Amino acid sequence: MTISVEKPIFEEVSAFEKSGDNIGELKLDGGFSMPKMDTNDDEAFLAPEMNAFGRQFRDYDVESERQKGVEEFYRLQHINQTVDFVKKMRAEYGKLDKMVMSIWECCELLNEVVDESDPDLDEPQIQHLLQSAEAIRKDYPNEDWLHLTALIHDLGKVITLPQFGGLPQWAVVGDTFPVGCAFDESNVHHKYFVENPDFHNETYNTKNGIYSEGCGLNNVMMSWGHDDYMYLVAKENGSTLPSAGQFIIRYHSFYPLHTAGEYTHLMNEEDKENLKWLHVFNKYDLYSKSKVHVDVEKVKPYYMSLIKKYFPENLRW
Ligand SMILES: O[C@H]1[C@H](O)[C@@H](O)[C@H](O)[C@@H](O)[C@H]1O
Ligand SMILES: [Fe+2]
Ligand SMILES: [Fe+2]
Repeated sequence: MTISVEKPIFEEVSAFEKSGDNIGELKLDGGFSMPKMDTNDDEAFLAPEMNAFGRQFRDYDVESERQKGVEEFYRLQHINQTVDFVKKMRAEYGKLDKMVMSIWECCELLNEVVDESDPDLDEPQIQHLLQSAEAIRKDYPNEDWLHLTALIHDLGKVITLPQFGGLPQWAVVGDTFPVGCAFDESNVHHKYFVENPDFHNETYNTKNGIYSEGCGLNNVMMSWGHDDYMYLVAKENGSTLPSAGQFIIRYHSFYPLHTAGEYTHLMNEEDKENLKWLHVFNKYDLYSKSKVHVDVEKVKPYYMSLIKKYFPENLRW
């Protein structure tokens, strides 16, 4: 059985409008409006009630073998993601000296990655990319940047492969959270933060920590993983994806913010606008995970045309 997930209330005007012939650059349409869904109900994407294992999505408490692995993953992630670690990773991966390749080559490489943090996904990663992109394309056929954003949002997971430094899973996948301020209780398996050295550091363990109210997420260090890495790759290679697309890539794993509504005191006005699109995106990222495969060869030409529009042919990774 399928259920339709509650739709946000949309205004009639599209939030983005093409500016002149400057390909890929989009501007806000006279003040910000809520993202609009372009389809009628009978064509809309239907979110399933259960995941592929017959369980609720993102259920981190159910007793199962798979769940034990996920919990162990979060134990390690919470212990090891510290301010010092994030600084080191940003410096190392900011060099972008690991590989030169195209976006599509990376999509194919990602198939070799198994994500140990995800209780809902059991399919090759390229299927997850295409399933989420095709689902969002159904409801937002005119926002091509959103289709491409979905296609590439998880590409950063390649940093777990040997040719990218072979980072452990806890430094690549899973939900993300700010470091340098108190770890909010909405983080899944929060209890394991007690063993993180920053938890006991008085500079880092207050509500604002090293940040100030409203400083903007761009000034906040997030736990290191595939989100921040892919954002960096897109930005440094001069992608023309609109800022909402880049925001989605960078914060799509930040469930404590976009789903639990915590850490909002760190956001600035721009973050609040971009968050509306992240809310739209999250539905397709999470609920499109299914056993029904997308025909890769059939949709490839469409996505190749989007890659060409918003990215250079070869990128530094
Ligand atoms: O397990 C998942 C997976 O790693 C996703 O790619 C990430 O975006 C989610 O936040 C996480 O919970
Ligand atoms: Fe992700
Ligand atoms: Fe994803």
